[in-house]
Amino acid sequence: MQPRDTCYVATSGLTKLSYSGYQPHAYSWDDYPPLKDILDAVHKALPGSSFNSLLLNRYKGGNDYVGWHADDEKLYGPTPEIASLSLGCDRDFVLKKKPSKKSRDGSDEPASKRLKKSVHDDQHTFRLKHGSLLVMRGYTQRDWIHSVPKRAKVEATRINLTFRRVF
Ligand SMILES: O=C(O)CCC(=O)C(=O)O
Ligand SMILES: [Fe+2]
Repeated sequence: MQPRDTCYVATSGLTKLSYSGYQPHAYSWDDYPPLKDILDAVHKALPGSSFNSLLLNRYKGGNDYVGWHADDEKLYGPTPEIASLSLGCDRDFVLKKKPSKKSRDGSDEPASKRLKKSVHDDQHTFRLKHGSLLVMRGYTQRDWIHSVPKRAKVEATRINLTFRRVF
């Protein structure tokens, strides 16, 4: 069971998505005309982008969350572009830098300095508001992980639409 509700929509004939042990059923765009309209609006906002699939998330309250992960499945290519539209209640979205090879191997910096750095430079929290469009591209998935943590005080629902391109 995932700690939120999800739904996958994709153009027919694409490589099957599989992530964290799930292989979701792919619904068709034609089943959900309003989602096609939103896809058109996202393409207008991001000229040059071409998305062909959508992963929806519904967080029914502060107990629903997505844990730390990178959307780095092979079918998204080496530099995945993900456009993430938020609707409903605000939630925090946290980006955290993956430890670099150097710091994993033990760098020349003292541990105290490394710790300070990891807290101050390597983690960023964005409050995603209703109607906001967050775009991840380039090496974001290779170099960073992200999450939407639980929030005790949140009671309302948030719906998130992540548009992606499957190759
Ligand atoms: O809900 C969000 O803002 C993020 C969702 C997410 O990371 C995902 O679907 O991969
Ligand atoms: Fe993600």
